[in-house]
Amino acid sequence: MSEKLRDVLKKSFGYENFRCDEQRKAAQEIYDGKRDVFVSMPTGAGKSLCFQLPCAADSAGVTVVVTPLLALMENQIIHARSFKIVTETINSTMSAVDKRRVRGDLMSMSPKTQLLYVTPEQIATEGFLEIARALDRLKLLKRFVVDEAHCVLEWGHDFRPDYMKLGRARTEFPQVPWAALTATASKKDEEGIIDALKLRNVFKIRTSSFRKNLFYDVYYRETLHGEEFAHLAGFISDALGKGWEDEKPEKRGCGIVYCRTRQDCHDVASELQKLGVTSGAYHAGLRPAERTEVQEGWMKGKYSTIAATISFGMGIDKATVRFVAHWSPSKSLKSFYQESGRAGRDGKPARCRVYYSLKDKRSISFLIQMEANKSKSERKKKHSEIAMKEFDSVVSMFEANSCRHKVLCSEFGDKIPECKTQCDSCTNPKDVDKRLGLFRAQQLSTTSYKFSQEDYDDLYGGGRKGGAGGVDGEEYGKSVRDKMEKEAKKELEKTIQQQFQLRKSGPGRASDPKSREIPIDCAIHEPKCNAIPEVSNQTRQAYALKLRKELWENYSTHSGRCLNAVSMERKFVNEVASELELETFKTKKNNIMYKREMVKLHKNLKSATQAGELFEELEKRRAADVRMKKENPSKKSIFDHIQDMKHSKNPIVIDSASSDDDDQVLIIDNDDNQSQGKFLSPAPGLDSPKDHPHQNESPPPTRSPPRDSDDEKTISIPEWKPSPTLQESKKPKVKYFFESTKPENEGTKKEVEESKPTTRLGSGFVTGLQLMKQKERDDEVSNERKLPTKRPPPEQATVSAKRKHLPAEADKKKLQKAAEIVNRLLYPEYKSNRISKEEFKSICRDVSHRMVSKGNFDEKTVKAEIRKSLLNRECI
Ligand SMILES: Nc1ncnc2c1ncn2[C@@H]1O[C@H](COP(=O)(O)OP(=O)(O)OP(=O)(O)O)[C@@H](O)[C@H]1O
Repeated sequence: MSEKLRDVLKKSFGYENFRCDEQRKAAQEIYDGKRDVFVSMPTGAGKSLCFQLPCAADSAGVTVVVTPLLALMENQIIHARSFKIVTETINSTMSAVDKRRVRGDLMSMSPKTQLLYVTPEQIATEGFLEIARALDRLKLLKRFVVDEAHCVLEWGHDFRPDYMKLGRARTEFPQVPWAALTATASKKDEEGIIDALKLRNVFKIRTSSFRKNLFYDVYYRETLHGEEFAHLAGFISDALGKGWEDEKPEKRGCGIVYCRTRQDCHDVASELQKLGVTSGAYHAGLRPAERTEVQEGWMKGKYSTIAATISFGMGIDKATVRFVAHWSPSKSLKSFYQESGRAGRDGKPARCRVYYSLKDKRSISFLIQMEANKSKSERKKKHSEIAMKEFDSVVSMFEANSCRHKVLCSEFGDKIPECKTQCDSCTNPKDVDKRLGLFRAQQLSTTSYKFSQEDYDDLYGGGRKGGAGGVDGEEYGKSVRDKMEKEAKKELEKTIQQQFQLRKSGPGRASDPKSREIPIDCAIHEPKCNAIPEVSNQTRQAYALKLRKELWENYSTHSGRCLNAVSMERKFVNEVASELELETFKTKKNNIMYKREMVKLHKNLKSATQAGELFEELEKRRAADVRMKKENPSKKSIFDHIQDMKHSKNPIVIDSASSDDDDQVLIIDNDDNQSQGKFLSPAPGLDSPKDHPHQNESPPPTRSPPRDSDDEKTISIPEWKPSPTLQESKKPKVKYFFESTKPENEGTKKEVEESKPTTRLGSGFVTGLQLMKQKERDDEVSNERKLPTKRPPPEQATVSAKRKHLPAEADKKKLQKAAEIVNRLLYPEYKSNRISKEEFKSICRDVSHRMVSKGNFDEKTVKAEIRKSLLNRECI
């Protein structure tokens, strides 16, 4: 052992000894420079010293270090400078002045620079090669070092081809020795790296990757009953230990929680904060100043915990990291080893915990699978296959009860270590079994997971293909990163769309002629339009109806109308809903975009309603109405008609066509002037087919007088301000399936009868409707839309007529009994989505009435009646 090295170790680095004999040997070989060196040592083993020490010991010359990430480079430079090694870098983020300064020094006859950090992309530039040639001519190009050498294989093939070109520098400067160092290379990888870098006469040093000071365990997030953050906080408190706060901030223990998505970083940090754990979120989406604040805050002990994407990783060398938690599984075992390897770098005990999540597992698998599906070239296919296999290994490790260290060491082809006390599986296998059992049960009960946009945006921390090192926004060559991000984003989005289209449309669906059938009670415009073949009319109808309901809620909330004050305004709102749906259907390119847009509409609408604001589309149309009125004052606008009606003697404006809202459905006989004002009350919470619809009974609706007390003479556009009785009016009036004809309701009944003319399409109404429709409407569509609602089948009319004469109490009880039976027998149809909620209610109502009028409650007959109704959809 050269005395010189030992001397420098003490004087420059302040270390009494080498960490291990392998470290000493590696440093010596690199210093001697007689052959190339390959070093594989665990994370935190002190690999940097293996080349920093020779560099510090050199009497002259420059050591060029290739490193993958600028952040890593920064940390290394600070670290090396702390040992008084003259360290510089040339990279794309430097100012021209700095670059000139460094270049000037390197091109001089006796450069001061000892250690020069560059990216593989920099090495490939002519500018750098010129410097290297100049140094070489003076015999001052001492050695090339490739740090984190596993990146050569991981990234060289795809996004950073310059890694693969490093071998050229070897060819150009054949006499300059090379060294490659890594913590995560299996024996097979070792060969690959040596090959790619064209290393010769290689001296190999390999020590086991077993980190005996790290304790690994795995918990399953979905089995923590919503207490996962409290669980994490508990783990952090345990890992930091008692008396943690008594230490000086910079010497205190700390930890990292690795998250897959940027949103997760914020969620975890804020939840921990709430639980009293000082924490900050870190990811590439933050502004540089914010990132620095969080990183420094963590380094200096302000935050005990940093919730970060994997962009916070490789360069982090903080001795007092007492824990690393994974909030999501890593994409490979190597990545997991690297990331968890940030813990316990001072050699003291540290904890590594995985909070495994089914949701993340599924989304990662799905995205890898998609990448695989879209791969066209053989090479890409192979890579995708490898990615899939690597993730499968992660899944196997976390979904099994076997020694965690054993799995990791096997991954690198190392000797199986004697773990005994360093993982959950070795210390408490029964507990692991228990947790796994719960997890498996959970897995069986959770069959699907909806992917959010964030899943696509943030695969592996937003970096895409970032791999172990995490490239979440790191600068390792701007052009490369830009290219990588653009390409990945474009391709991934395309594939996602294709995949979803394939899944949604299924075989034959797009061309299914039924999908263009005109829905009963058609709420859509241009039902024959085939703008997006895979979106059926049923789907369109469902969206349009939902939109109607929400628009009406918005309108009535804003204008202070009660929810069942319908007709003109209701028609107007429905019209807007249909227009919006059609616009979306015609302008969006495909199923996904259509649905996304509809969801967006619903969201915006909801927020507007919550804020008490009129939805912008309604506002637009109102403005158009104002404009039209200004241009042509003699014409009555829809709002004029509304005003007229409010001041008319017959203000009650109940209309069967408007009975699409979910809170109440008016049962109305469609034969002339037979309005009975009966309501079918849907089951509370009947929003999804999962809820069982059932009817309630209570007194019939009492109708409020018109709310607005506008000046009689006013015929201008009504005020669109929320009424003071907003809260009240927001509450849906309770309506009942079976109207009671108790004496106290006589008044109401009378009112209803008085209002009969307005339930038909009276002259005012027709004008208003024409007015609304003048902007659009082709005749064909208009006719199509009217078709199903026009006239009820004769049988229904008869039933209704009979129904009218039933004594109230008997009617009520019999109908109740009938409805129970029909409900029960019809419900499976609804649950399995074969009929809509409207259809369910309608069939239920009519069959019940038919049974009562026939006096037959026999289930067979009911079934037959239901079948008949289903076949004919006669009662809608
Ligand atoms: N001989 C030594 N004596 C004491 N401390 C040492 C010695 N060698 C290295 N260290 C310290 O060990 C820590 C880890 O070293 P280093 O960052 O080089 O690890 P590494 O092997 O590169 O890890 P990783 O692969 O995870 O980046 C550093 O803080 C370093 O100062």
